[in-house]
Amino acid sequence: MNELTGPVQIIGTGLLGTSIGLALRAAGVPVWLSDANPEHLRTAVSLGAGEHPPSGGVPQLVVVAVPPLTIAEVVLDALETGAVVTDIGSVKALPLDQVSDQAPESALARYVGSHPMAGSERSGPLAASAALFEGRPWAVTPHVHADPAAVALVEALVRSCGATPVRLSPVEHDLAVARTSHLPHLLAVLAAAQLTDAVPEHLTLSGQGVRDVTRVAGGDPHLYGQIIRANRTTVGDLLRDVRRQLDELIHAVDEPSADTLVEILNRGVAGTQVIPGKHGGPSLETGAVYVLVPDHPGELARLFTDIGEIGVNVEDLHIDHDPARPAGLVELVVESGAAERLRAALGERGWTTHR
Ligand SMILES: NC(=O)c1ccc[n+]([C@@H]2O[C@H](COP(=O)([O-])OP(=O)(O)OC[C@H]3O[C@@H](n4cnc5c(N)ncnc54)[C@H](O)[C@@H]3O)[C@@H](O)[C@H]2O)c1
Ligand SMILES: O=C(O)C(=O)C[C@]1(C(=O)O)C=C[C@@H](O)C=C1
Repeated sequence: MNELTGPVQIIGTGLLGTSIGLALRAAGVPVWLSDANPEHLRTAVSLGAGEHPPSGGVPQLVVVAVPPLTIAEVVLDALETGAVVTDIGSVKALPLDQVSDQAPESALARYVGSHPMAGSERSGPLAASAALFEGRPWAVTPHVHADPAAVALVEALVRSCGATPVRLSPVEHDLAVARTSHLPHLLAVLAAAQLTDAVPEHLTLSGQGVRDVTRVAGGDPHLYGQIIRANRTTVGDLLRDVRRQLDELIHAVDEPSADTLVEILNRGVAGTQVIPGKHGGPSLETGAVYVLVPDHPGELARLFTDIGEIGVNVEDLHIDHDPARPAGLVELVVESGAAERLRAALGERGWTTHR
């Protein structure tokens, strides 16, 4: 039972459900798909994420990938098939409480919640990717009555999608994501919302910084409204703490001396340094190399061929458009020790670069 052989039935073929289907199909696991929205289902099937379920077929595992406040009712239905059931919603204690209230203990044992820490500000099947979970942590949150074989099967799902299972209780999970996901989302929303007061000419000065800080604020407000409401006590406590820190920050900005402000800025630096690196390892010290790329077909391909020949691994990438020239500014994030070598080698190959 611990080996994932399928079929896996995915209910909800939006961004997450379709991405899981694509990842499982790439791993050779049979996948059945369903969705309340026939257009999403048709798109997911045409992308190759799985097939329509045969009538009367019983899956080995059901993955519920619907919005948070709909999860419990879909899980309760799915448990009636006799299969192991997981959901991948962003909050874990609320759906478990709702399912526990209604499911008999024998069925509840087959339900093990989980949550991939990977996603995007986009929604729907067209935004899906088979590589979404590659190297990412994926929380697995068994309750005390969970069957160990069901937990092992959900962990096998996580590995089949290329992610790393991280086991913790539903309550602990919700405390963790309030700080690592829900609060950052709300702070990004505040930073993004104040841009709507800017005059358009001022927005031409939007660089990579504002894009980095606001990206997640583009997420579907209905989805994030449900996520935050489902974890509202913990998120509310964190927001009240931020309000206290905001008052402290306002005083520091008003003060003639920069000492308190620098002390607060240093707390930010410390926060960035405790985020683990790729695959849960220590965070990698990175540096950026900026390359001016002409706005012509094939230029990005030529740049990446050169980087491949120079032999430097690109950890991250951002593209900014130069408002004054037909060119893009590509920021290559690489291991800090390799940044100067990469900049010099690209310069030798004729690229305009800076650090
Ligand atoms: N977006 C992210 O970055 C992210 C990351 C991790 C987990 N999640 C969680 O994954 C779940 C899905 O999020 P998403 O981003 O894929 O959303 P999405 O809007 O892209 O997809 C949700 C899908 O569920 C379908 N649906 C809604 N109610 C249904 C029902 N009763 N039966 C069948 N289908 C139904 C919708 O038609 C839609 O296709 C949410 O619970 C979310 O908290 C999201
Ligand atoms: O947009 C992204 O990059 C995300 O990974 C989104 C993110 C996150 O905060 O990490 C957002 C909510 C989900 O529950 C999980 C992932």
